[in-house]
Parts: sequence; structure tokens; C-alpha cells
Amino acid sequence: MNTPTREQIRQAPKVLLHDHLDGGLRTETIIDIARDTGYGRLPSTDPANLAAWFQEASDSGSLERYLETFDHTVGVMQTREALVRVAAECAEDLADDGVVYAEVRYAPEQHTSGGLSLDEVVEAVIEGFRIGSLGPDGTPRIRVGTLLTAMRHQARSMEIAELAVRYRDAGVVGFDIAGAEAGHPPTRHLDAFEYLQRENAHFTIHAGEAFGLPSIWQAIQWCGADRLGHGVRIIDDITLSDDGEAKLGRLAAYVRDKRIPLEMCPTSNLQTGAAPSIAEHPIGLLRRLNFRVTVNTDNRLMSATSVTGEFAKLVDAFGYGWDDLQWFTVNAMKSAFIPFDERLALINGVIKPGFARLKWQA
Ligand SMILES: O=c1[nH]cnc2c1ncn2[C@H]1C[C@H](O)[C@@H](CO)O1
Ligand SMILES: [Zn+2]
Repeated sequence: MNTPTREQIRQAPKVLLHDHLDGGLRTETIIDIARDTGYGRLPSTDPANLAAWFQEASDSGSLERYLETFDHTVGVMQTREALVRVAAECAEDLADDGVVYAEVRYAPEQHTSGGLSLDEVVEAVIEGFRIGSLGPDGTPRIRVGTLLTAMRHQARSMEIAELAVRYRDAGVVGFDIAGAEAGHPPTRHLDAFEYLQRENAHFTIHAGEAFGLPSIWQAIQWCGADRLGHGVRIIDDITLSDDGEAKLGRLAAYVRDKRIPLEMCPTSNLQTGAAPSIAEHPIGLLRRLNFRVTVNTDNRLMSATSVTGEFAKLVDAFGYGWDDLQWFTVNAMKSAFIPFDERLALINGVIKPGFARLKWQA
């Protein structure tokens, strides 16, 4: 079996569960829309400088400061035209990166200052994903599902959860909460999570990124999260002895036993200070211990990354081979919020044959 090169990784059929729509805009698009809509606060109107600005400003080591950069992306996503364009380009960019299934999230409540209703926002984004998913021959190259996020410092989670249920048959596959984690525990939104459970709906919760085990514990044991956004701090409940043997605390054991998916985003974690380097990122240990680890981008613009980029960094840091990359990918597909038979069809019909072809390529 060969060692995966970057170009081969790009060609592999990949799955992405944690990617923010407002964290993945093309810089040219931000500049175009800012010009057309009169948004005058961009730090630069040169695409390369603007890209560098986003990356540097996101490198602060603090989640709160990292989140400030979204003012500019959200700022240019306030019209139907802008939302359709951004979503279409997102689907195109992911398909060009070899992603075959993606769940992309954003917070509808942040896109109404130009006068759109929540429903109009959701419909514009779904339309953009539909357009951007189509290849030149008119057949889809990628499947994109939407996750609707509620901002954890706001009080609109119930409304957004209802929105997610209302659009569940039109392309919305789940719900999430995001934003500053410290001081905003998941249980603040318990009514929304309980409502979703009664509706048999799926949700993930950003937890264990900028705050530790109590956040993860609440997300799972109080709120009933299907998956954890990041979840890196679960390592605080794992002790390693000198000979490398790991002892799992009760919460870590629960997460592993129940196969709760971890939506890990290595580069983003370095920028917000949740991990010191890729080589020291908890993903290495969690993969070794067979937690249900998935690999994600979080914010492609802020981290200047892609799924291919994240995989390539892990190959470099941990010496991962094709079997590891396929394992992450199958984990992600198993953990997706679409029906079981559709997940299985993608695993057996697209992912496994695609990896098999690349593994033995000369
Ligand atoms: O990694 C993250 N942690 C918490 N919140 C985040 C992260 N990345 C993006 N967000 C926020 C900022 C966006 O405006 C919002 C919706 O996508 O979600
Ligand atoms: Zn995120």
C-alpha cells in the first residue's frame, strides 16, 4: 500500500460533518459582495491580503477573539443573493476538494439584519447548496445537508430548533449550538434540545473546545447530543501511565462505549488554543483508543484549510496511512444525520471503492 500524497488525498471520497458556512467564504466573494452592498468595514479589499488577515486574526489563541473575525463574513451575508452565492460556492469548493457528503452549518438568526426572515434565510442557503452541488452535466457531485445553529449567548434556540424541524424534509438534517463556550453552558438551551428529542430530530453541540469536561457532560447527559463539536477536552478524563497505558474516567468511557462521534477540527484548535500543535493534538491518542473520531475543517477561511489539508497534516504528524484515512471517513459517514440506508449506500458504493482504488495506485 502506498503513502497518501496530497493529490491522492484530494481525490479520495471524503466526508465532512463540521464546517461553518460563514467560516468558508472565498475572499474574492467577500470583497465583491461588500462592494455591491456597501459594506465598508473590511480590513482589506485585496483578496490575498484579506485571506492573510483572516488567518492571522484567527491565530489569537482565544475562541472569543477568533469569533470576532466572523463579523465580516456575516456582515456580507445579509441578502438572498449573497446567501445563494456563498452556499453555492461552498458546495463547489467542497466538491473540488473531493468531499462527497457534507453537513454545513450556520446560524440563521445572524442573517436577518438586511430584512430577510428566518425562513427566507434557510431557503436561500438550501437553494445555493442545490445549485453548487451540480456538476457540468447537471448531476450532483456532492450531497450537502444543512445544520441550523443557534448562538449559545442568545435566547433564540427554541425558535431555531423549530425552524430545523420545519425544514427537515427540505435539506436541513440537524441542529447545533455555537459561539463562546465559557459562561454559556448547553443546559441554557435545554428546552430546545428536549423539543428536538421529542421530534426525533438530530443535533450536535459545540462542547469541550474552550471549556472542559462539565460542558461535554452537560451536552451528553443533560441535553442528549448525538455528536460533539470538537470534544477535544475529553482527554482531561483520560490518564496515561508511564508505559502509555490509558485509563478512562467514567465520562470518557461513556463517550467511547456509546460511540459518540467527535467532530475534531485540528487546525482550528491550534488557533483557539485548544491544542498546542498537530503532533500534540488529542486526536492522536483518541484515534489510538478507538474513540469515534472524525476529521473536519471548522472554518476553511479562518484556518486556510480543507479536508484534504487536515488529512495531509495528520499524515505528516502521525504517519497515518490509507486505512486510517478511510477509518476517519467511514466514522464520519456512519455519524451523519441522514438515514441509515443512505449512509450505508455511500460507504459501500462510494467511499470503500474510492479508497480501494487509491490505496493500490502505483
Ligand atoms: O469553533 C467554533 N466554536 C464555537 N463557535 C464557532 C466556531 N466556529 C464558528 N463558530 C461560530 C461563529 C459563527 O458565526 C457561528 C455560526 O456558524 O458559529
Ligand atoms: Zn465549529
